[in-house]
Amino acid sequence: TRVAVLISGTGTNLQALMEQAKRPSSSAEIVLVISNRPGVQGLKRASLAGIQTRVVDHKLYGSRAEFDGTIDRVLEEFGVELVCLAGFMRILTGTFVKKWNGKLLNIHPSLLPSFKGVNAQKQALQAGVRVTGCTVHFVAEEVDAGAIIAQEAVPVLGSDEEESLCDRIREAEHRAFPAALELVASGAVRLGEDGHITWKSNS
Ligand SMILES: Nc1nc2ccc(CNc3ccc(C(=O)NCCCC(=O)O)cc3)cc2c(=O)[nH]1
Repeated sequence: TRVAVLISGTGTNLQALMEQAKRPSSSAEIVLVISNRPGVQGLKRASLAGIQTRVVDHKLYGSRAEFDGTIDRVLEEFGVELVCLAGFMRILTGTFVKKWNGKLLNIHPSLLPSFKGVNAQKQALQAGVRVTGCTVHFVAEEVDAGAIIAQEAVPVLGSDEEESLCDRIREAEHRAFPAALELVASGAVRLGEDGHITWKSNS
């Protein structure tokens, strides 16, 4: 399955996805990395891995629709079948999400539906939870509300500050995202017509 990864920055999740996709057993082939910001480290990581990169700078577009339309055109140009959002920080329009429904995966640093939105790790610390984690979900128009594909729990330690918790959650992300991508790329899991996750039954 031809996969594109959308990034906005360092792309640590991109690194984990690229390493997983390189394995012979992988159903996913990462064919493209798109960043909405120029010069970010994730672009260097992709180039080092021999993966094509494009920059679609949102500041150069008059509207979200035009920005998303350009992203869509590049994805089509590369024959992309699945898209992973790895630290991609632009909200996508409903038109784009509808067209790519069931083909868009995102990773969020909490156990959704808890702690939606930005700084989810800080929200968990402030709420005093003893267990948090990360969630890989299909992207729906409503932010952080799509059908859940995979989750991994992460303990919150008494000594945790935002940075130590972020680091521990990031370790879990680097396991959960590649695992979820393999499930979808292999066809084991897909988004059903009813908007819920459907697991392929071999029985
Ligand atoms: N429609 C849809 N699109 C998304 C785009 C990115 C992400 C990644 N997680 C994100 C979740 C939240 C944000 C956010 O609120 N950023 C500040 C506003 C930036 C802007 O003005 O664009 C960004 C990415 C998730 C979604 C999603 O669940 N649904």
